[in-house]
Amino acid sequence: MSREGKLLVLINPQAGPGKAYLIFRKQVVPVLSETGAVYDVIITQHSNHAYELVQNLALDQYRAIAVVAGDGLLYEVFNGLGRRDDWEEALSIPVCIIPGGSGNGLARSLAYWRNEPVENGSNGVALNSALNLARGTPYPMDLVMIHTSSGQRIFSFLSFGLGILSDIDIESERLRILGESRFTLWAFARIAALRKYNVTVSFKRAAHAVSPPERFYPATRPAYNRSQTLQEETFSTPPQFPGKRASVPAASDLLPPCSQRERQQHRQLNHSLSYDDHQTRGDSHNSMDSDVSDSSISLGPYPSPDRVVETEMNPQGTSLSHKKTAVSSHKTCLKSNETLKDKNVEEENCDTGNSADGKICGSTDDALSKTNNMNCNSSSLPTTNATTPDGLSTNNVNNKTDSGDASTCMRNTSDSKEGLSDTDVNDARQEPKYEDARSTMPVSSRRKKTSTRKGDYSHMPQFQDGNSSDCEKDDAAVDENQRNEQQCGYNKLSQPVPDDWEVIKDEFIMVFASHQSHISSSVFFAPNATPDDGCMWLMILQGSMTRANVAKFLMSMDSGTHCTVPGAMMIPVTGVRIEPHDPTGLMTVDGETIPFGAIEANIMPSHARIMVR
Ligand SMILES: Nc1ncnc2c1ncn2[C@@H]1O[C@H](COP(=O)(O)OP(=O)(O)OP(=O)(O)O)[C@@H](O)[C@H]1O
Repeated sequence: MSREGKLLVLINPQAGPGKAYLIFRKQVVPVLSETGAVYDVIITQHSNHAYELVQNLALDQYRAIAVVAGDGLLYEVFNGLGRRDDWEEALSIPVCIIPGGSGNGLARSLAYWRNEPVENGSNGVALNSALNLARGTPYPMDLVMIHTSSGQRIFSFLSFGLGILSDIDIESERLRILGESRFTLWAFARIAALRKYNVTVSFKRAAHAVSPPERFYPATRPAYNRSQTLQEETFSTPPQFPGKRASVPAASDLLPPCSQRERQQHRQLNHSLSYDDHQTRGDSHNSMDSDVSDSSISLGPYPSPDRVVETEMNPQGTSLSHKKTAVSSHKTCLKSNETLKDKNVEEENCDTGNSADGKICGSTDDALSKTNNMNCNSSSLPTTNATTPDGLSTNNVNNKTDSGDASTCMRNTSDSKEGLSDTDVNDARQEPKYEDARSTMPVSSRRKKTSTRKGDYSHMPQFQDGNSSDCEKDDAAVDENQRNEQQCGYNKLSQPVPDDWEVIKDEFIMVFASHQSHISSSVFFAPNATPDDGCMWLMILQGSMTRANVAKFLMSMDSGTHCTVPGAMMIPVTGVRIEPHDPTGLMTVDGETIPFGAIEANIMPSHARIMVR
């Protein structure tokens, strides 16, 4: 794959502890600069910003989309892409996750799979992810298409289901202030008031399914020889693990291809890295750790001017013309020292995100006259510039007095030799495209409670059920979608499950599946999962499980040994239908609440592409 194309970087300034923007500046920018990558940056301004943006984005101008956030923003990206007419192709644009949220399940899964260091926590993973973005190659990753009884079609890259894990995740939101310990606290509460769900769960076992569950976790993880060149690390031969993993056939041997995309081409990755990622990784960890926690930071160099492509983006995300760069962040703001001539930057964390009080997070200066405050769709806003200590680049700081549904586009451009890069503000007010759907769809309980921070996904792709088909629409694009689904063997909720599916109707404490090894940094849910293994790892906790075993199960999830707890059953599947019979409850996809009801999930083997080294 060409490394010459532009990257699109999406940053959620509100993700996790609110350090996504700092992570970008401290860990990603230096790596991108060193590799001469050209990139555009968009800082999301509100829930569903990314979801809306990627639906109209001119994808061919980008070689990859990077997300500096938690898993929630990537969920928006995939589902926005899945909403497009060219959804099948769009979903295969290479994506890169740089962990900046509280969950970071995908980033952790990839780090585990590639045996990358995680000792430094999310900072270490972030640095590796930055290297993936700058120097990586797209690798096939499974997606899961979920149809809901309310007519939604959702794309999942991580996990879904109902039961104790979803309950703890969502219900403990109210204790968010406690950080990660909210999960432990709520877990105890949930164990005390153990909830059982009446569910019919139907599934199609993956051809490489092996039971019992003891087989599903590796006793030890073999050393992954990092001294190998990446050329030698042929991705067509996934890392071998003891136990079942070694005998797992390639997904392509098991499952029908979903598209014309050439999986083989993806697998034969052509790595020719001269970049010393070992050195970079080793050198950078400590400094990054401390850096990110600093409120005052120095800015890394930007790409040299001859590698910079300056463009503007309209609200739909299509390229307009040559202009300048803007930075806007709810939480992290730049403050330039007096004038741009000083070439010094002080970066500070602003307490308030959206400057509702009109506080300008970056100071203005002469250079304002040089900036072009482009109005993507609406208001002009105060704009400031900042420059790096070495004067290599400047960025506008766009203070938003109304961040409601405005979008700010930051272009990374630089004019380093001048000590001043042209920057621009693209400020858009985007009307929610799916307002109608949003207003007619049920709003999840979680989103109601956290509406200022979280997105309501209940409005996401709607394919209102006619009779037998979920996806009836008049236009040709939808016909095409339906045809693709049929080709892939996707099942519809309105139809009975195929004869070769197994059906269990019972009481369960949990029915939950993951298609990645980790569903968060510390939950090692499916130890044998790899990004393209062509299956979902369905975990069922039987209703007969004792409280002690449930506690044991939850407590051993960080090590992956939970799979052997009595009452727990893990089954690799290619399709699963979950039909709850209780009137209420919580159901999640990739950590986001969806309307409670029946869902059917089918694997889309290797449909997405993820940047890895
Ligand atoms: N500027 C913003 N302000 C508020 N919410 C936003 C903004 N940008 C994105 N979001 C929403 O924040 C949600 C959470 O984002 P993300 O997953 O990146 O962070 P997180 O802290 O890891 O989330 P989680 O609480 O799910 O772990 C996303 O679903 C997205 O809709």
